[in-house]
Amino acid sequence: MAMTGFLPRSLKFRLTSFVVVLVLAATSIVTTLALTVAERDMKGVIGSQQINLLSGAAAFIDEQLKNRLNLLAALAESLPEAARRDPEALRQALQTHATVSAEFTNVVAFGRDGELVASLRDSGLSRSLNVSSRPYFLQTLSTKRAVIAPPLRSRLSNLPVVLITQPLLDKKGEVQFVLAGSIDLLHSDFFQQFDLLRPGKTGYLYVMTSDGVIVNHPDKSRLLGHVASRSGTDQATEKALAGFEGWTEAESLEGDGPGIYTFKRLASTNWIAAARYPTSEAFAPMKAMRQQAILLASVCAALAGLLAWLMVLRFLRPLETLRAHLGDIRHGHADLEALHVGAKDEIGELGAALVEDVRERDAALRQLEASEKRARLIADNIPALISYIDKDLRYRFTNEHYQFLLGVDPKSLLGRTVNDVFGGEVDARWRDCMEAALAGQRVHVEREGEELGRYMHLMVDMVPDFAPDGSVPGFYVMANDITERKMAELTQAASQKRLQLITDHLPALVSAIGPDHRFQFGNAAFQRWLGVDPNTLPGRPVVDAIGEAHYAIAKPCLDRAFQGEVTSYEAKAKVGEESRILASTLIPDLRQDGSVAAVYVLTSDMTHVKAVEEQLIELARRDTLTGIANRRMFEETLQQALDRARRRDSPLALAYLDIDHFKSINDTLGHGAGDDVLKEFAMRLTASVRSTDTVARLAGDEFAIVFENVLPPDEATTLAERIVGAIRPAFNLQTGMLPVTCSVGIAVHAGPGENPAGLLARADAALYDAKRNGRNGYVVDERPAGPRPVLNPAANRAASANR
Ligand SMILES: Nc1nc2c(ncn2[C@@H]2O[C@H](COP(=O)(O)OP(=O)(O)OP(=O)(O)O)[C@@H](O)[C@H]2O)c(=O)[nH]1
Repeated sequence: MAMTGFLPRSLKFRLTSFVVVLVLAATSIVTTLALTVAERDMKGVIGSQQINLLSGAAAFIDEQLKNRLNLLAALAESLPEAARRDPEALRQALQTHATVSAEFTNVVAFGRDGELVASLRDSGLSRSLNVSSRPYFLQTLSTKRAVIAPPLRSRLSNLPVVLITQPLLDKKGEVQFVLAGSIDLLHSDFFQQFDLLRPGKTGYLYVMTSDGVIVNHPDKSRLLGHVASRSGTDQATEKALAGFEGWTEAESLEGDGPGIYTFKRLASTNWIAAARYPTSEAFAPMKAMRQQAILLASVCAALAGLLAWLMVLRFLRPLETLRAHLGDIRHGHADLEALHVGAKDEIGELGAALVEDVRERDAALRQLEASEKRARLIADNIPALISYIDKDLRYRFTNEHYQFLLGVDPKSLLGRTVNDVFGGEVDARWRDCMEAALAGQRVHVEREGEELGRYMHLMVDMVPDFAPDGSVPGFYVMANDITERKMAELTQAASQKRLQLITDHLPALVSAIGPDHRFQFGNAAFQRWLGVDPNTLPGRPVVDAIGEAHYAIAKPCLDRAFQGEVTSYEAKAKVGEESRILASTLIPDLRQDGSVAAVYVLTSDMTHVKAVEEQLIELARRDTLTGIANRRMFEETLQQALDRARRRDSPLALAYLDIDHFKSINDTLGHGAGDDVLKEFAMRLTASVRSTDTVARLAGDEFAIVFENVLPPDEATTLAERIVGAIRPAFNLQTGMLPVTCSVGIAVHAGPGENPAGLLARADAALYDAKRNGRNGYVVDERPAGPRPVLNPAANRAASANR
């Protein structure tokens, strides 16, 4: 824009016009107010003047009428006695009082019957006249007093007149004649003085009776007519006829314009003396004053305008300079410092403030640009659709993801409505959300559908944009494509369902436990085994479901499993009413970083397995033929008995037995008979010892017996003899009675240094000696306690044999 060096003309013109209008308005208002007040006051003054003037005029008429009354009364008084009786005498007497003719147009006399009997002007009484029906006549007769009659048209002169009567009384005081003096309203000068008192040049006075009959008026044609006979009763007259006295302003109904009307009642007749003063004449000076005031105001306004123009030019010059500098700065011809115009007034401060503001605005703009750039960068790199939609549902901002996800140029959406871009179906699907956001609600919703020909599952957030006044000009939209996640969730749900189906039919408790030791999952076996609904398990503390006691056992394993170790434990637990043995295996679910997401627990009921296992173990320790302990159990028992003997320092003895010539039994009677012998032999052994002693079949026809708490020195021998004695009775076989004998070698435990093998060897050696001694006997190796002596079976055998 080209700089002119001046402020725009319109500004100066407006300023100047403003001052002119202001001065004009102020002058006009003040003048109008002053004139209005003056007019009001002046009307008051004029009204008061009019009242005074009219009061004087009314008093003058009253005085005139009073004079006429007095004059007629004086005339009547002066008449001779004869004139009061005789009409002729009366006529003559009247002629002698011609002086009254100066005041009355005519003076006549009527008899009691109303007949005209005398007339001052017409002595010949050229016509007959009877006024017996006239009100003034009747009133004079009845009151015997003088009467001023309302105006009427004289029957004698045919002129409008006002009559004043005076009764002529005889000696008795009765009315004999009535004198009547008439005043010609057309020609006499009765109202002459009164008329001269008219206000202004165009104003006039008039008189009417209290009924509105005009007695005097500048327009003589209106005499005796009613005041309203021409154009109705104006407001002022109406008021006057109603009794109003004073002044008022009213519009004439006869087209004379507005006027000030003044009314005053005559004291003598109650007639109304009135004055009309045309407003135009009354206020002519005021009108002139108003014109002068307007002229003066206009001159003042013109002078003020001129002065204002000059002042504006002078005061606005620095502002023009500032404006010129602003233009230079905008076109790059000057820098911001040019705005420091130097003046130490408001404009100087304005320049400095402008510099400051422009700097702050530039800084704010730079910040805004940077902020917008950052926001744009962030929005464009967020993997979600981000947009701003205004209240007309038009896109105002869109990020780059629109291109990536939907293949549309985000800029092409700007200014278009949702309906334009996506079509009516999509618009209808999201309409409720958009309306809710525009109503100020935050919206979070997941919906599936087709967007631009692509099926998607979208998670959408709509956030209303609140203006400072609380209105919502638009809303922000963030839409995430969660189709893959939804698919994964569906897959996972299917997988979980399969897993549930499988695990529900396993004869085991299967569960997943979180790091907080709360269940994440449990199969249907929880219901069957523990009476716990698996649906209630997720989130439930493990301790609640399995009880304090079981949890105390499980917890250490659980802790180790959460360290990443596969652990297991067994524990007894109540399943229903039964006590069961449960074996649990805890398998950590390791994440890639090695942490444990959860621990899977598989718990099996091992009660039956355990029973079978114990049964197998028991079977493995029993001799299948005889039912007594086998070699394995014998070895265990011997070791345990030796440990006890050492601990308690109690004596122990081991017997080693062999059936004599058993081979020949088999050979002669058969292997079955041999078995029967073995069973009977075992039974007799078991019966001959204490229940705490252990009888075992070591192999073939070899047996052993562990004796605990054997009292030295003779009890071993006693035992040996009891055994041999128990076998000695013949065996009752199916084949018949069979004598069976056995040989027994007994070794007494030598002390702490002796092990099972050593003890067994010594017993075996004693058995060998018993066999060698001819069988069916025993040998006891009874070695004394203390340091182990050199084994000398021969000596022992000899000793035993000697016993
Ligand atoms: N019926 C039967 N015979 C067995 C069983 N086990 C081993 N035998 C036999 O028992 C016999 C054992 O004989 P030996 O102890 O060697 O000899 P013996 O005939 O008893 O002679 P001495 O012991 O010297 O008196 C053998 O013939 C084995 O075959 C078994 O379970 N049942």
